[in-house]
Amino acid sequence: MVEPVLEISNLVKNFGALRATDGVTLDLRPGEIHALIGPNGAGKSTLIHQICGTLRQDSGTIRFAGRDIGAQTGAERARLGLGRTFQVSSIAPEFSALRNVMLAVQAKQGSSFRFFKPVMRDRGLVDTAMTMLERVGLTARARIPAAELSHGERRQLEIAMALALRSQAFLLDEPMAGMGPEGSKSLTRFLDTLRREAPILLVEHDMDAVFALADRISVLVYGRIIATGTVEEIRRDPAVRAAYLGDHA
Ligand SMILES: Nc1ncnc2c1ncn2[C@@H]1O[C@H](COP(=O)(O)OP(=O)(O)OP(=O)(O)O)[C@@H](O)[C@H]1O
Repeated sequence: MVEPVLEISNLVKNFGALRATDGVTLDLRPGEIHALIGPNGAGKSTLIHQICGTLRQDSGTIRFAGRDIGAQTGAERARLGLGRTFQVSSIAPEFSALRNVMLAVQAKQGSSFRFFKPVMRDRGLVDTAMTMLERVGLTARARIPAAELSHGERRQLEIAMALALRSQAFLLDEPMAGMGPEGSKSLTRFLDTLRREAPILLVEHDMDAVFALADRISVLVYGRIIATGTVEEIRRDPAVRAAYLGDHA
């Protein structure tokens, strides 16, 4: 079997008396979209926070690209290529889309000396950042301040920034939230191409998107994974239908 890019084993997180993550084991394999679904409050965001390092697990392990990252900071994990996107805070709204991606490229290069040079005249840096914007379809919007981009465009920008960090896996927490039907459809098409860059762990309530995209689905209920399988397996699973899917299936 191909080695998973991300491997989570027996992860546990308690908030006081509440066990928000209750022995979660799951993996993300090269080339796949693995969707994580479940009712509100099931613990999906808590799990994503532990994977990206903004929340520390109480016990269990997180392995990424062959190493244990459970004790590393979020910044260290990002530098290793764990790309959490759709974190609005990562965008500087007053900067252009291009400048935002350039900052991500610089962060990857870790080259502080560049601050001595007027960055917009650094051809290599501009070209690299433009390539990322082209890959997400934002070339025409490169010079627009990020604050003026649409909701969907900002998500594309975040992906361009994650690409600049040479992410080896993407963690996407509800990317379709707040999008209309057209926006969701175009983001679905986009994510379908993004999987060629790196596998995606996708937390999403939009079942049309999940069923269209996922190679595998894991269902989280009260902090526990109650089932993992293909779209068809999950749709047929009686426990999943009872706990979550109901009429969606
Ligand atoms: N920092 C915290 N302190 C205490 N309880 C928390 C904290 N963060 C989350 N919780 C609780 O942990 C449980 C899981 O929450 P979480 O936000 O991870 O669920 P979710 O599956 O992402 O929900 P949704 O689909 O609504 O986003 C909930 O009961 C929530 O109230």
